[in-house]
Amino acid sequence: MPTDYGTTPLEGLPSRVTIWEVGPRDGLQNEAALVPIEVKVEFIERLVDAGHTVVEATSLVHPKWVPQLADAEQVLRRLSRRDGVRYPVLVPNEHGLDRALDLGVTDIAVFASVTESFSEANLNRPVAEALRMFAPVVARAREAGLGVRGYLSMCFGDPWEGEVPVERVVDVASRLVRLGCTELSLGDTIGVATPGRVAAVLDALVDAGIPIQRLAVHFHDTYGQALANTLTALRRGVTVVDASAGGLGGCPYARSATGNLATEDLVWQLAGLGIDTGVDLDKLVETSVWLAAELGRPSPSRTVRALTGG
Ligand SMILES: CC(C)C(=O)C(=O)O
Repeated sequence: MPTDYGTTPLEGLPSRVTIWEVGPRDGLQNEAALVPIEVKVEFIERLVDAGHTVVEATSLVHPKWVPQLADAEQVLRRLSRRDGVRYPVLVPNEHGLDRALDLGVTDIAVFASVTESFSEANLNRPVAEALRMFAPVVARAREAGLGVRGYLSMCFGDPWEGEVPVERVVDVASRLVRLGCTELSLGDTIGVATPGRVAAVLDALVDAGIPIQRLAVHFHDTYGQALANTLTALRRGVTVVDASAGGLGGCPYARSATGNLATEDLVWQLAGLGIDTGVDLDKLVETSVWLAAELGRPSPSRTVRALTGG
């Protein structure tokens, strides 16, 4: 069966998209069985071999909260980091930043919530307090020359609060920009977004003075909307898209949540549109098939299944 169906561009889309690969962090953090360090390191290195230039490697949160990533330091020490590739790491507080700096990390991400309920559930503190905690982290990281991404969870809906007002997203996003974040990633943590809402949130952020070039999108595919939402964001000028190899991931707070947008599904769509990502789909699929074997279950990515007959 052929795998090349040609490319047909659509007007109004960027010519290049950066994929912010979150599989090793967001994808693996939900795995119940501990994944060995060498598998994590090989996963990251295979992703880079496939052409990724941004691979979110791990998270320096306390192991009590994310036991799967308790080996963050060993993973970072064992990685052979390559020139031209960024390996961002989630950092919750100043202690995490100290560890990141010791480990030679060049890009970090802080993670705020737009809603009070998720802020309490994920960070054990209200939104304002979380932002106060991040202020010195962002300031010191910037002084040290690091790139600082600010994640905003629950931008499009919250499992306790339901609909999330666009103004809340604008408020938290503006505060993260004022703290000094160089980029924001808008998280649809439970995968409930639909394209109209995506457009409305992006338009409101741009109207509030946040340049579209500083916005990335982070969709989960719970209701099968992740690619439609991504296309909407691209039409609005977004050029950084988060995705997880093999569609790994999930959210403990979403009923029957599936994983993040699968990187292979994203690459398939972008390749068909003639948009350059630098990622080799065959190598990526091989990586996801290899990882699925390590995890003992098939990849949920439609593209992986279609290309491997799985
Ligand atoms: C907690 C953040 C980083 C996230 O992964 C999400 O909102 O999906």
